[in-house]
Amino acid sequence: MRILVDENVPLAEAFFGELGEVTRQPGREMSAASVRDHDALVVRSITPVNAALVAGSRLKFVGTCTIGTDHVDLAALREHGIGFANAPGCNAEAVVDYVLSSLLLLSERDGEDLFAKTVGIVGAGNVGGRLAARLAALGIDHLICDPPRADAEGGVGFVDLDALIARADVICLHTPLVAAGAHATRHLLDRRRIEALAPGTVLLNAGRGDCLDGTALNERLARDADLRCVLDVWEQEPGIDEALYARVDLATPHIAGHSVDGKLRGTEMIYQALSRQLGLPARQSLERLTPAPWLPRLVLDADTPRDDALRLCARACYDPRRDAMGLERYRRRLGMAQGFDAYRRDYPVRREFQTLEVALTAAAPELEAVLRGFGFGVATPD
Ligand SMILES: NC(=O)C1=CN([C@@H]2O[C@H](COP(=O)(O)OP(=O)(O)OC[C@H]3O[C@@H](n4cnc5c(N)ncnc54)[C@H](O)[C@@H]3O)[C@@H](O)[C@H]2O)C=CC1
Ligand SMILES: O=C(O)C(=O)[C@H](O)COP(=O)(O)O
Repeated sequence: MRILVDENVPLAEAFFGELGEVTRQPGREMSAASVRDHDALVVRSITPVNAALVAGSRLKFVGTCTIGTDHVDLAALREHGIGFANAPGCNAEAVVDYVLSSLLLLSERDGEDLFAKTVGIVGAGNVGGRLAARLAALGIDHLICDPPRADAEGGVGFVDLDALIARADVICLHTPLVAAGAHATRHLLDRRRIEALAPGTVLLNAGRGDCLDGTALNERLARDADLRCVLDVWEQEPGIDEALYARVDLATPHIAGHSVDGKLRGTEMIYQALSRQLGLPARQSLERLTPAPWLPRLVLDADTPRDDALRLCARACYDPRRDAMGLERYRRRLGMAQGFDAYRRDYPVRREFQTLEVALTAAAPELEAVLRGFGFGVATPD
């Protein structure tokens, strides 16, 4: 069988090579012509998979190595009898690392105590749910807005979006892009809600760019630079609004989930789904193929103050300023649209917090709990 795979899917040859002949192509260049003679297609979020792409092909399977599915027309796949799989949760840990690392940076820059903030989570699925769990472990107050879950689970423990906006110091958007229906999310943060944000609010979007009205946000920031904004996702990627880009505090090119670990989990999950569809055993596994982290262990004095300990470990493992600087470097060289994609293609090695084991020099239960809550492994002396 012939399998067409996006150029940014790591280890595709090792996994899918088991099942057939693998051909690579940049996701934005995939077309009806390039797809036609393949039996399976493996994409990332940048390839619109619709009737125009798949009609007339011999495709029997489409997999996306992503959590999000808004780029896939599921009805068109069903109509053409094409199996489908995404990779729920594959890179959720990486997104939470991104969020916590970014919030730590802003709190240091602005001389604030992250532990005294109330964090509002909008969309508490794989990503938002894990973020809530880490905040709970850290003892940081948080509010959850997730109307579909509130409907299904009876509403206790959930707040509505306007109440969350009124009460939270930090708002983290982790919603999927849903175009229509009772819980549509396109411009969920619309002009009215953006205007309602209290001065000083930290607004972070690592869900989908279209969940937030970028024009309204840009206008508010142009008028009063009184919000702190961390944007990983944007309207009209990769040709994003450069005025908004210049006004936000941390601007990254849709890489919140781009850990090696998250991408590899995505590859493995789609390989398993295709194997299942073919009725074949999944012989390859990440256990054998995951590379060792460059920084597996770090020794930390047990008397290190809490915030210094977190900053040292977070920076050693993953500092989102590297990605903001990377995007800016590529933008200057290639322009925004090309630079945005090129940085993602050339994305540096990044490992998740959970791959780092912090060895404390002596027993320090409070510090240990905080490090674990943040997501690191911890080893204490016997
Ligand atoms: N920036 C990045 O690199 C990444 C972005 N994503 C994006 O983040 C999204 C969320 O990822 P997961 O948590 O894994 O998805 P998920 O499907 O596990 O969770 C989404 C949650 O949002 C909730 N939701 C739906 N409509 C809502 C609304 N109107 N208001 C509030 N909550 C609503 C759902 O009930 C669900 O609990 C993905 O769909 C994807 O678009 C995911 C991974 C990486
Ligand atoms: O999983 C998702 O959903 C995401 O947004 C991905 O992490 C983004 O990765 P790409 O597919 O855009 O490389």
